[in-house]
Amino acid sequence: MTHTVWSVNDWDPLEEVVLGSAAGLTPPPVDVSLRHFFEPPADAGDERIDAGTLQRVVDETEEDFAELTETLTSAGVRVRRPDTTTVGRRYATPEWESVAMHALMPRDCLLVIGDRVIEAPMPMRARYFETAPFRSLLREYFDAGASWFSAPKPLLPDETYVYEPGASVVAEDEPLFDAANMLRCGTDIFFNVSNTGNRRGAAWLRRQLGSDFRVHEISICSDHVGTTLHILRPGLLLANSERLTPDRIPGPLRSWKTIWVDTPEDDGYAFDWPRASVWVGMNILALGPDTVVVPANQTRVIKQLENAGITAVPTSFRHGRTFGGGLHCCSLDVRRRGGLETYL
Ligand SMILES: NC(=[NH2+])NCCC[C@H](N)C(=O)O
Repeated sequence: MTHTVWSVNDWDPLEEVVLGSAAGLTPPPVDVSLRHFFEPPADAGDERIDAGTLQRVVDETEEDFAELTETLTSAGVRVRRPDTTTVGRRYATPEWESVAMHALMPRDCLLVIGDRVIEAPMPMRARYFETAPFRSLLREYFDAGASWFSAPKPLLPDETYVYEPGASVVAEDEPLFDAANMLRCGTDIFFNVSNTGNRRGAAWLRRQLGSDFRVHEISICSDHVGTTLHILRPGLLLANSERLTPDRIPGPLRSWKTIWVDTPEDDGYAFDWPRASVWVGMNILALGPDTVVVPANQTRVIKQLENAGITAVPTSFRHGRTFGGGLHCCSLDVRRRGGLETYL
């Protein structure tokens, strides 16, 4: 059996997915890069999370992933997992030191566009080696024909983390982005310029992808797009009703029907401060154009989807606010059926 990489949007029928793992989850030092992204309370120092709490979050998240794996497998989707041995290890560059915080979110560190899988130049220092747990999968996909490459490794000096009035951004000195900054729509890719992605990162991606793709710069939220906007299928969007208004939807998508998500249920958080907002509740994974997997307790989101004719498959997902990501962040669709098309 060959395993190839192919995915150009978030809605074509899903065949293979990589799920993250909570094993080894390690709260990293509260350095300038972490402050910039997570915005902890100003007086927050390095956290001392008691071992019992940390273990409970890890165990319950792995239980949730086991349930999700069951759900996906019974829908005919092949589920792959990382090797987490490097998580929690300390490392240093010539400029700074950090620790590998987790292997939870392949969506953030790996960008799949067609048969390419691109290692993202992530701005947070505790994420510098986040693709390591996925290396054996990458090697396998490469051997099966995928095009595997990495953006230039950034240096991430302190000057990277700049603030502009109204929005924190990252400096333009080197290409930077998390893969989850991208909203993929066939030949059109929307790149969220924010505190997890800069214009030079968009330019790098545009040049790498060449003339088959258009990379549009947008700025719709402070970091990744998946708690703000999803394309459910051509013509249908799922949008955050607190962050967006119709005129803030990216221009080319503005005429599409939009499900305006009501404020999701709050799952709370187990660590000292949350690493994500309640909007991880709208961070969904599509099995196809009519079916999405949704956190089980998000009953209003589920109802809103079903009212629009979308089947919502519920699955437990308890700790998104604790570790900072939802179902979409924790999964990476490496293969979907369907070709490269232009929808806009
Ligand atoms: N790909 C991700 N890790 N996304 C999670 C982003 C969470 C977002 N900052 C929020 O609080 O709403």
